[in-house]
Amino acid sequence: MSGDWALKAEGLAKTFTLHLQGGTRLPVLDGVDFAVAPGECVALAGPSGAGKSTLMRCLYGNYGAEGGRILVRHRGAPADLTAADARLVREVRRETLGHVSQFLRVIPRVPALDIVAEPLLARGMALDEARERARALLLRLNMPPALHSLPPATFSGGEQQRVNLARGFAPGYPVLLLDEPTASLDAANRDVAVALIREAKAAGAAVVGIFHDADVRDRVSDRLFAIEPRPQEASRSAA
Ligand SMILES: Nc1ncnc2c1ncn2[C@@H]1O[C@H](COP(=O)(O)OP(=O)(O)OP(=O)(O)O)[C@@H](O)[C@H]1O
Repeated sequence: MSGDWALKAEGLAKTFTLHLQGGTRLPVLDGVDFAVAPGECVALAGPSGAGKSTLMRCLYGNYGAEGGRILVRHRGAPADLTAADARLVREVRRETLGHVSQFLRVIPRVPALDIVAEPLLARGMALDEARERARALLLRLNMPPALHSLPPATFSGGEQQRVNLARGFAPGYPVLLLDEPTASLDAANRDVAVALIREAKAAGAAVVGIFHDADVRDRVSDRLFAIEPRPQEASRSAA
């Protein structure tokens, strides 16, 4: 890959300490070097338990790292997420780094439309315009208008995932992390999700994803990044 990157990890190490297991240490990532370029989609690969979700959470700044650093190109300059204070992390997430998690974090009493519009308002968009963009994305994801004004707490898994997708794709983030974005979707909505990912790439977004659906993975990703299970993991699962 060229030197042009939007997000990268250098020598990233992450170990979990299991306090309820007498402080057992579980090394998951060790010396991970990873980069994704603008307009590129990299799919994280590796067996169950290898550390795909852990890497994703480190890349979003949810997990701290024992070693290495994570750089994201933010406002034209590298920002080190591993060293950033909470204010900078919030700013990076508002402007640069989007995340579509597998499950929607439901906020009580907030309608689906406003959940989707919220990141747009946070970026300074006017209320009417934000709601209009949110509505258009929800309709594109085949969400019936009657559901737009309801809080998603009672929505089906696939409906909640579509609200999550609309929220993640609405702002047009330069970097997008997608954790199983199509796991609960039917074929028609999977196609919409694939189209949204391709459009984001065409607009220059760097995309990192975990896609267990091989068909979706093949349709959106430019290359795989394989995470090898750590030796402890191999011996643990073989036991
Ligand atoms: N918060 C945590 N505390 C302790 N151990 C954890 C934690 N999160 C993950 N692990 C462990 O780290 C290892 C990697 O987990 P991770 O969820 O990253 O794997 P994965 O590759 O995403 O797996 P899958 O494909 O099954 O989702 C596993 O052995 C898991 O048990």
